[in-house]
Amino acid sequence: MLSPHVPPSPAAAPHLSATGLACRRGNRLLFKGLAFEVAGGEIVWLRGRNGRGKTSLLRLAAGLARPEDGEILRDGVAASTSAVDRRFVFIGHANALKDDLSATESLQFLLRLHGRPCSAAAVQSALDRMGLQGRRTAAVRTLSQGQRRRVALARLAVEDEPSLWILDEPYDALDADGIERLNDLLLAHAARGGSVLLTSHLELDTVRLRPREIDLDRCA
Ligand SMILES: Nc1ncnc2c1ncn2[C@@H]1O[C@H](COP(=O)(O)OP(=O)(O)OP(=O)(O)O)[C@@H](O)[C@H]1O
Repeated sequence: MLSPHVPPSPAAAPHLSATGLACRRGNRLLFKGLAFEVAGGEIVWLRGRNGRGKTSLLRLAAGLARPEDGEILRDGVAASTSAVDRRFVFIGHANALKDDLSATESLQFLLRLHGRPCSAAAVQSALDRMGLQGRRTAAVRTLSQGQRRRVALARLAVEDEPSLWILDEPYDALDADGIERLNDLLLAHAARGGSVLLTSHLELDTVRLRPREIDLDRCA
């Protein structure tokens, strides 16, 4: 087990920064005037009630949608102009796995799709780190929800850059062992200077992760 996470020095350049950010979905203005930063080494927990706009904010950060107003920058560049970028990883609600492929093939496919082809050994080791060593060759359609989530999250285990991870409800369907394994990945990432912006309806292990919280219910 890794030691509790120590937040970075404030001098580190932010991986993500938002100013005057506003978001509209349909005819609803979800938030406006939002400003925040996520710096290297930080784990940031985005909170708020159902429908408050957490996923919408992560989509802005991932460059999958444009803000109604204001700006959101990844490494100083507008997020919406750099949706495909090796300096960040986005894992959404959906696992995006192929039912007909095995766990190994599905993870290989995901990695290639995101421009991160990996050796068979690296893919195996990533699945092992998520506790899937016994299920490597199983078809995705035969896996439980928690096992599918583990395959999708194994994508993080091949990363070794201090990049930005944007994770929407990554703990969904995980049991205590899966949560612990994911926390190990998050802590290792923060320790190498990477940053994490995540949502979770489950309470986080705040003692280990020492997350900084952004609560949309307290924002404009
Ligand atoms: N495609 C869409 N078109 C119109 N409105 C949408 C669309 N997607 C989401 N919304 C609305 O935007 C609001 C924010 O949704 P969002 O998914 O960002 O919330 P959330 O905070 O992630 O919620 P939850 O905690 O339930 O996951 C909701 O009121 C939702 O109904």
